[in-house]
Amino acid sequence: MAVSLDLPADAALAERHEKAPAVGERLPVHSAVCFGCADIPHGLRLASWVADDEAGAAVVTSRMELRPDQQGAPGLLHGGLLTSAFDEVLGSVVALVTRPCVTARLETDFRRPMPIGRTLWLRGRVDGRRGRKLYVSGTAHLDDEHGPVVGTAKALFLKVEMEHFLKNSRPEDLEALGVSPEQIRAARS
Ligand SMILES: CCCCCCCCCCCC(=O)SCCNC(=O)CCNC(=O)[C@H](O)C(C)(C)COP(=O)(O)OP(=O)(O)OC[C@H]1O[C@@H](n2cnc3c(N)ncnc32)[C@H](O)[C@@H]1OP(=O)(O)O
Repeated sequence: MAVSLDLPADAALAERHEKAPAVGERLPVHSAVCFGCADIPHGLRLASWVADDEAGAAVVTSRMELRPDQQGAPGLLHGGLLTSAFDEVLGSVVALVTRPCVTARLETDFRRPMPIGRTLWLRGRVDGRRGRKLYVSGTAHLDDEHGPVVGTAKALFLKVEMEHFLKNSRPEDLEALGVSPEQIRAARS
């Protein structure tokens, strides 16, 4: 049975961590090979900045150029890529609060077609936190940060320990990040 993504009444405000980038700063790519944010030919190549929020919650704004190699219906963005873009934006905003986290559930509503050649502006906000659970929401706008809403999303992210990656990721990719074979073996023993 699907679990609700609605913010629980007793969720706490999720502010940026004291060491997280400040409002206005551009976020670094979180991995040189990330499909969402890295500058790689087949990636989404999202550029993201920390944004302000009246209530003090963590917020990120991201830009994505819609390319001809991203079509689903002729001349329109493939729907799955909007979901991927939300995963990236919402994953980036939870990382301002705590990390590492992984997506447990992500729901996308497709409101308007997204023509190739245009720009998407996405916004992600951590609406609240309850223990390991971070409740997040996002909107996607066409051409401008305040342009027409073409999609919305809600998600639940869960805080995990580094062992999550040490146990599950491909060893050669961990080693490329500087993790030793001994650390990987120890996590898996
Ligand atoms: C070294 C280099 C590092 C490098 C680090 C780089 C970081 C990059 C981050 C990239 C992030 C991604 O790409 S994420 C990629 C896509 N996501 C994933 O691959 C995640 C795959 N799923 C999982 O591994 C697992 O299901 C987890 C971790 C999400 C949850 O497993 P778990 O930790 O055992 O937790 P579990 O006990 O099941 O659930 C805890 C609570 O959450 C609720 N819960 C769990 N799943 C869901 C769900 N889908 N929808 C609603 N609620 C859920 C449960 O009901 C429970 O509530 P209650 O009973 O407590 O109330």
